[in-house]
Amino acid sequence: MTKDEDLQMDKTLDTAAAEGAVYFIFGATGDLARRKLFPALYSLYREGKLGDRFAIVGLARRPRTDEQFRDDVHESIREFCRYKPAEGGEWAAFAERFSYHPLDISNVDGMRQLSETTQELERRYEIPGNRLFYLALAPDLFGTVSRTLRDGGMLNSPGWHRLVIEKPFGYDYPSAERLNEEIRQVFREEEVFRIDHYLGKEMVQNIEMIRFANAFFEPLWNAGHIANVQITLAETVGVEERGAYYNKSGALRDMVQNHMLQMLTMIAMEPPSRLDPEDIRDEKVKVLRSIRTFSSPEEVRARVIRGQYAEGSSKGKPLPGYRQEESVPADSATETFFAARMFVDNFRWAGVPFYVRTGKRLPVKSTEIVVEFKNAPRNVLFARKQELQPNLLVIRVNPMEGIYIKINAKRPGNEMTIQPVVMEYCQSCLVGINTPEAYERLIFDAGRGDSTYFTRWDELAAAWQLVDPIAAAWRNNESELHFYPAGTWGPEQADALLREDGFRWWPVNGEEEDNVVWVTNSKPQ
Ligand SMILES: NC(=O)C1=CN([C@@H]2O[C@H](COP(=O)(O)OP(=O)(O)OC[C@H]3O[C@@H](n4cnc5c(N)ncnc54)[C@H](OP(=O)(O)O)[C@@H]3O)[C@@H](O)[C@H]2O)C=CC1
Ligand SMILES: O=C1O[C@H](COP(=O)(O)O)[C@@H](O)[C@H](O)[C@H]1O
Repeated sequence: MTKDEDLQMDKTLDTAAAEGAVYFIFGATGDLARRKLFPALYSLYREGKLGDRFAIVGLARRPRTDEQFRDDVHESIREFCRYKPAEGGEWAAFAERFSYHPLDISNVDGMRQLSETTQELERRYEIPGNRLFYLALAPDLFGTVSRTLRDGGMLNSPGWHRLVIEKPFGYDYPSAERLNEEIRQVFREEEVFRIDHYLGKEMVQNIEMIRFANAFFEPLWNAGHIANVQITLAETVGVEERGAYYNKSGALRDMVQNHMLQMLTMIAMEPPSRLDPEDIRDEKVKVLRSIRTFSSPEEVRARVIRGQYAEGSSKGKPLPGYRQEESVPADSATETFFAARMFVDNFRWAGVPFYVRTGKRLPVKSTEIVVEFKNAPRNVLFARKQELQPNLLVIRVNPMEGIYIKINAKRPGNEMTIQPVVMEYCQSCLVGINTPEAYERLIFDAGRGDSTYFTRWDELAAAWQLVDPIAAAWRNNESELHFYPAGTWGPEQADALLREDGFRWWPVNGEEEDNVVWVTNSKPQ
């Protein structure tokens, strides 16, 4: 970045804070607001990223006074925020910016009243009419709320208007398209910020830096040198009380259609010619459209494994199976595990398998991306019958953040024997785990109008078109549901998927083999 661009970037940050906006949280009494949004807003405030000219209005149907609402916000921050609530006057200064407006989102008159109170807030805090509407609501309300915002005069202020929407965006391509049509009757595409919180994660954003700022990766970033890519998003939690939502969604819609495919596109996209949001998203959508489709039930059977956790245990503690969870029907066929072999059929990636897997009730909580390089020619070492391990680049996304590379060195001594060595940059060990949460980055970006890490409609459409045939094959029972004991790495068939190609899943969470020497700024956990 040139000095001018650097200054420009600082200016953009300053402008976002100085410009000011009213943030409307629809669904302010809900789980997402409590666990993620209020804490994110408080962290932004503590870091000066909201500036002085802001107000936050919570909206939902149930009655609350401003005072009760501020108490709820305080409680949420105390429990979930990386900053603890300040004491006394400092807290009061933040809390007074919060107000609560009871409202059923279909009520246009209620929206007109909101419009009046908003103008008062804008006068009081000198906010120039910028309004950000965060919909922490069930998606079937998105269309209605867009219309009542318009009809209730909420979009008549002089500044910008932005709509931030949560996933899931639709259930399949046709429903997503309908939803998009409804929203687009009111908002322009550039005003719509569709959240995929994985795009707000530090290490997912870091993929661009790792790829495009390192001379020794970019020349090798292609089918000539990369043997395969593995993306694992493992969770230890089960479905718990979210069965009503999850049982309709399953891992395919909950994780693959969005987070997994977004990570894949960041790994596979071409370098954009400029770091403009649209240039980056153009490259991502090209990847999504290049992913080989699952064009028949046979293809789904051959390349996709679905699983569901059965009874099992973790650390000696017994765990129920998915069908035994209270919020789930006893005969559910919903998948809690997904693994697939995908291909990006373009010039760069011809023939390189991308293995993706995600599941609930796996042994560890860990999201990692492993890039496995092709082996060097074996010549001398082969003659000595030594096993040459492939070089790996591992991007640790969550919960530990960092990267490591695995290389082959010579074991100290007289013999020419190989010593695999891992060299790790453990970012979490360096900066602590107190880094900005995905929601902080994303709310901040939406506030300054930077849509780079939000999903554009054409990306979303391409992602649905890719996963819909998988869902259809499953619906028609054209592929088997494999059961795996809770607390294990999913069905054996997911391992076989790689074995068929001569590969294996690399261990995640720093659980490398014993003979590997780790060089790190801290021991992996
Ligand atoms: N919770 C999470 O971790 C995540 C959630 N999401 C998504 O975020 C959205 C919200 O999820 P979550 O917070 O868990 O859901 P909740 O069910 O906890 O909250 C829903 C909110 O919507 C309000 N609401 C419902 N109907 C109306 C209405 N007609 N008018 C006004 N307000 C209404 C409810 O308040 P009241 O009943 O008082 O009206 C409540 O505040 C969903 O789209 C979900 O898929 C996405 C990722 C993670
Ligand atoms: O979107 C979702 O993500 C979470 C996992 O997110 P993470 O940041 O904790 O890795 C997942 O548990 C949930 O089912 C899904 O809706």
